Amino acid sequence: MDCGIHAREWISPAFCQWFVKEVRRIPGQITALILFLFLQSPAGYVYLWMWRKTRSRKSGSSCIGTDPNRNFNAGWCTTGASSNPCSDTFCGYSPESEIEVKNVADFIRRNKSIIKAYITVHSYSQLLLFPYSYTFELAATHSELLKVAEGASAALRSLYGTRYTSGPGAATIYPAAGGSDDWAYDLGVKYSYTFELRDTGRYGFLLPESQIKPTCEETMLAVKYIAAYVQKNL
Ligand SMILES: NCCCCC[C@@H](C[SeH])C(=O)O
Ligand SMILES: [Zn+2]
Ligand SMILES: [Zn+2]
Ligand SMILES: [Zn+2]
Repeated sequence: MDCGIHAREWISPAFCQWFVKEVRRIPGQITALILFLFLQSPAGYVYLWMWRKTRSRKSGSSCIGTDPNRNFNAGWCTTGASSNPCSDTFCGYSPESEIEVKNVADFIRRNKSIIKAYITVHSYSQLLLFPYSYTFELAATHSELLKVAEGASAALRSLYGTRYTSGPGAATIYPAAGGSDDWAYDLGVKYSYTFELRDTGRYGFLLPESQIKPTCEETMLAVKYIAAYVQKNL
């Protein structure tokens, strides 16, 4: 699971920290091996405000950064991404050009025989997305991915009534190539999900502090649901 791949999505790293606390607090309840990676923003705090991309620079352009969620080698730069270095969805000069992306991809490639699920945590919109975003084609295991997503969303909703929409990325949010979820799925990680956490736009990325704990608690139920399903279907 990764959090904080997009610096401005503050609730995301907050959730990963909550997840670690919860998993350590109740050892054994989640026995599935869930690997979590924190992609702390390389930009440091000052750019967290509204910055989405990495902070890499390349001669020839005064613009900075690549969108890490368009830089994975999955339909790279074919749709929903820009080849303009100044765009917020710049796909990079080549797949895995960003060291943050290459490190995550290398880690998953090296460990793919023991990685049974991949979750990448973002905000906002309250969506539980799965492959594909780089095409409108349905994934080979579309119905299973949808079934698990709907079960996880129902588990999430059971706590505070927060409503999530589940579906394949392309049709549910927008077409977007180069995403980590599509890439992990095509590598063979059967259960691959993108969470877009709270809210639906009222506060957006600047989710009030009062909503951090409730968001983490409800999201924990969804992640536990996915982990339990994966465990039963290893
Ligand atoms: N792999 C793309 C999943 C759908 C889009 C996810 C959002 C998170 Se901010 C995006 O990267 O635009
Ligand atoms: Zn994001
Ligand atoms: Zn987002
Ligand atoms: Zn708890």
